[in-house]
Amino acid sequence: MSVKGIKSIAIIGTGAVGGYYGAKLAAAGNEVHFLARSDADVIQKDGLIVESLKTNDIHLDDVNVYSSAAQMPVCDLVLITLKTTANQALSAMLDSVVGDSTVICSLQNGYGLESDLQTQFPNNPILGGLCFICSQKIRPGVIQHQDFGSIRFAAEPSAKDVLTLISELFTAANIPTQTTDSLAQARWEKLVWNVPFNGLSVILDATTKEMLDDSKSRALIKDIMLEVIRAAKAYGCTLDESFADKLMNLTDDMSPYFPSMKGDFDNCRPMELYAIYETVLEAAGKVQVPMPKTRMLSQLLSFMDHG
Ligand SMILES: NC(=O)C1=CN([C@@H]2O[C@H](COP(=O)(O)OP(=O)(O)OC[C@H]3O[C@@H](n4cnc5c(N)ncnc54)[C@H](OP(=O)(O)O)[C@@H]3O)[C@@H](O)[C@H]2O)C=CC1
Ligand SMILES: CC(C)(CO)C(=O)C(=O)O
Repeated sequence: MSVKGIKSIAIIGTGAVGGYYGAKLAAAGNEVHFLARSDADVIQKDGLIVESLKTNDIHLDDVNVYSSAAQMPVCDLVLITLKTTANQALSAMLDSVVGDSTVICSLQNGYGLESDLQTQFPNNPILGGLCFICSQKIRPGVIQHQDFGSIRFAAEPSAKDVLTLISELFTAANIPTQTTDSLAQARWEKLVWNVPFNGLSVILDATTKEMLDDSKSRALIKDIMLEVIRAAKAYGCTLDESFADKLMNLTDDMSPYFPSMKGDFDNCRPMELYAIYETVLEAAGKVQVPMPKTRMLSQLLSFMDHG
């Protein structure tokens, strides 16, 4: 199949990620349709606001916002920006907005997301977008962009020909992008960061900086990163152990940060344990890679989860 052009975009979940990227795409002149939940009425009345601590704010006055996916039109591109904990509702939502040639892209964190989508939509192009952004919804209809914002797009075989198209769309909206042919590699590389930092920030009640500045928790972060790297390598990824040091050094240079899982725990929302831990442990088990520290982290988080 070929994709001629992207004229309409659906944002499935107008939160920290969906609200930010959707607002940028809309501000650049694209037709964007937003699915929201608790703040659909507020966005309808007052618009969608991105308050950025790093760049210009955005205020969209006239927003195509919906409280039900059933009311949304079929779109050329669908961006999935729910927390993965809400993915059980995703299938029905996508049925409303996905047509024969719709490109579907998950911007969520986790493992195995695109293969689930490809099973549901075997003939549609499926992409993953690995977001390097620090943002959160701070009030109904208001997203606070704290830092960064780039996306690394990677494709399932069905979508290799649309990678450039999607990348150009985002670049034109002033969103830095990269593309890569290996979705598996891109997903595993992101997990090398998310698996240690997301969960440990909850267990230790600490920011990235606090965890890295302490020699014991720094060593634990590295051990967990190495477990993820070993699993990734068993799946054919070209990653070596120096990638752990590279990511830790990059994180040393970030402002102190609570990953999104910490925000979920503190606000009594379910944590993304299935997509970030259970699927990874299951995948590692299939290739006989032991991940004892990751497993223990997952078990502790599971005890603490509000879900
Ligand atoms: N925040 C960040 O900086 C980063 C997040 N990510 C990943 O991006 C994904 C999205 O995270 P994030 O944007 O932070 O999450 P948020 O919770 O901020 O956004 C998800 C949005 O989906 C909405 N939603 C949930 N269920 C439904 C439903 N049934 N119908 C309609 N809307 C619904 C929520 O509505 P409501 O507002 O009512 O809860 C919320 O606004 C996650 O996988 C996360 O790990 C990746 C990189 C960075
Ligand atoms: C790596 C980071 C911090 C930003 O992209 C993230 O994925 C998260 O907060 O979950």
